[in-house]
Amino acid sequence: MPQPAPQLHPDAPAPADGGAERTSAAVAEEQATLDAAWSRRATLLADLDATLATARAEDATSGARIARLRHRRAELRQADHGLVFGRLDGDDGSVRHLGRVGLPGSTQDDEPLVVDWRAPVARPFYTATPVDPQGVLRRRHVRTRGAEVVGVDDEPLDGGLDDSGLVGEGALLAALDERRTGRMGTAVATLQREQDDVVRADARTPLVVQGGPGTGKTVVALHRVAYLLFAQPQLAERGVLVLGPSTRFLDYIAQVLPALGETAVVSATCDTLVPGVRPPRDEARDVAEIKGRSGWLPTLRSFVTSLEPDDGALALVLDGEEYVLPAAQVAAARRAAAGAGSYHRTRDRVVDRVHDLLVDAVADRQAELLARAEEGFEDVLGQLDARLAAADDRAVATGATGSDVDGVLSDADLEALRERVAADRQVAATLDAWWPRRDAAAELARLLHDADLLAAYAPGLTASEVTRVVAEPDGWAGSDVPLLDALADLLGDPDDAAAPADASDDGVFVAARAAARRDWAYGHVVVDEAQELSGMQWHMVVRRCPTRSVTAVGDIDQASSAHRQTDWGEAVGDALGDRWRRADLTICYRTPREVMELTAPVLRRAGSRNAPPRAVRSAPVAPRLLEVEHGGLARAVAGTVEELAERYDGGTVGVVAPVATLDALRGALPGGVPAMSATDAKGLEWDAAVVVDPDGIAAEPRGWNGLYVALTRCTQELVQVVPGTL
Ligand SMILES: Nc1ncnc2c1ncn2[C@@H]1O[C@H](COP(=O)(O)OP(=O)(O)OP(=O)(O)O)[C@@H](O)[C@H]1O
Repeated sequence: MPQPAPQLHPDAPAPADGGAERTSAAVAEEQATLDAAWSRRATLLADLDATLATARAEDATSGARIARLRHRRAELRQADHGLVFGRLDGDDGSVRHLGRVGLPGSTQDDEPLVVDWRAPVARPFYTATPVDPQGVLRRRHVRTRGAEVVGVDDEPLDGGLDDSGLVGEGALLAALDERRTGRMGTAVATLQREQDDVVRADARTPLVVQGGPGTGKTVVALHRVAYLLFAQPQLAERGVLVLGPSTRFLDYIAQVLPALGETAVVSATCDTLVPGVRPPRDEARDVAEIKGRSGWLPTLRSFVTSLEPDDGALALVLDGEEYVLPAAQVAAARRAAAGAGSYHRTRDRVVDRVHDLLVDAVADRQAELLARAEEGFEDVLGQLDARLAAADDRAVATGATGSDVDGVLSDADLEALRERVAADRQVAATLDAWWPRRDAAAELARLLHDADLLAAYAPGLTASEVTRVVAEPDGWAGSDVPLLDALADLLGDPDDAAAPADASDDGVFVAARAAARRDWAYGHVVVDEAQELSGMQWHMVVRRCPTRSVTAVGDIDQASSAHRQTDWGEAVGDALGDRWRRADLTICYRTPREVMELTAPVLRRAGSRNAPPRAVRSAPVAPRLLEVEHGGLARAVAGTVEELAERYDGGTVGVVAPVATLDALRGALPGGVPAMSATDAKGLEWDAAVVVDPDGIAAEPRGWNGLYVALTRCTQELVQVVPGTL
């Protein structure tokens, strides 16, 4: 038996046992707390404004302090919805109020007026159950509208059975029944236990969260970002990257993190992750699959190695004299630079060493001339004098003339000579020709359009795969971006003077600075719809977070991209090895039970061994199948959409259809109602969804997975429109 979760709402009919009085007393009590919280927030904001008006960033410490104050101000400003949303009454007599941000008491000795939802003491709000009450006698959800308390839901936790598996069931179901706005909202007040476990999981090990449609993966991923930034404030210095499947999806979730007060976050898709590159063209699915394979990493590595010069002696000219550095010396210089990392960093180290070798060669030659002079070749001494006089004032200026020159270079002479060698244009030109700087885009284009190069460096590709790759037109497609990223990483920055990605400045602008750099190392990376990533995209993710602090959420059964991975081990193994943990979300909060029941056979046809998640809600209207005449599809869909838009006035309706029908449908639909492919619908939801031509969707590549996505987008009502059956 689930514990009763009384809906103590002021508008509800009064229970006969005086419950109404208790309700209004509880509402009044919470209103007093909410009033105090609003007033405290106003005071804190005024104090922060005053402090920030006079604060100056004189050094890194004061800059970091200002960044913290600004962050706190942003967090407080955003907190007007849900300033207080919960209360825990402990068995020790304690009472704690929870809110979106923490509000301290008026003096240091006071208990906090409101505890931040991310603080450890707030955790029982999400995890305590009647079976495991964790010292909590009662959990109360406080429903607010702005500064007004509109209701409370109480859950006694003092013993008893619990079989619903839900925390704060009344508040949760009320939240889930709300009309959808087209933008995702926060769920701080109603996070469920299995979700909270993920939100607060240790971030040192990569975490892969598998969950069916509507299990709150996106909710969890975003709340995890907010939690980690709270629990590890230093993360804000490096920022957090949130990767989503499409810009439409990023738009859908855009409000959540700012509403949670978080600003140090960059959101992107895999296609937009390399600054300055926006893939302008679509590509064939089979080519995308080929180019997504992890096997490109060794290919690119050996290709980059092939760009280095051949072994051999190196001839350089300085001041008109040729010096030949022996092959053994050059090889030793290259061996010494072997651990430098990228192509350009190795090049720069070798070039430095070659400069040293040239200085040695010049010095040796002078010593040799001297030796010969001492044997009586005065004319040679004259030549030596002439060379010294010709050198500029940074050169070997010993001040010696004629017979008093001793020919041995002092340390200062050597240093000056070294500077001159490093600045010498002819030497630089020879070294540039010997070991050129390379542009990643040009090199990748060259490799991908040359069958011989591919045959040499990509042994994993068959001849016909090579032909497919080479036949692609110019310009980047989505699957080229991770190749470009990998190649740019192997080559390194061609400008050795480029500043390393630095996080020391004012944290407020960290997001802008991070987004502008390909080589930025984030503090944490969250990947949503992670099942879509190819092997090469996974490598691109890991490159963004060398500490491997990664949270990936996805549903392997919703995968529609070209890659062939069907389980998480296969998907992440190449990039993460076996150093990752898996968590599962098992309850569907979005899609009604009656709709989820339709998905089991679809999931089987998709080849999945998983069961659909358990739905917690039932549909207000049973799912419908509408059979329409061939040729009348667009009209029928438009009519259905109009009917649904009226029924869900103030909410949202969306259409999912086979790609081939989209243009015709878009022309027929009322403005503002989106029509999209199953791939584009991923992650989105509407109150009512119209799924057009389900068989047509199933016939698309990975179409059963696509149909699974399409069927699970609605929160209330599903209509399937089936053409050509009449
Ligand atoms: N604890 C919660 N409290 C309130 N609403 C929730 C909760 N968990 C999930 N939801 C709601 O359920 C819906 C589905 O959540 P979400 O989009 O995060 O699921 P998902 O697993 O990412 O789905 P999909 O696989 O389809 O992308 C959203 O409307 C979300 O706000």
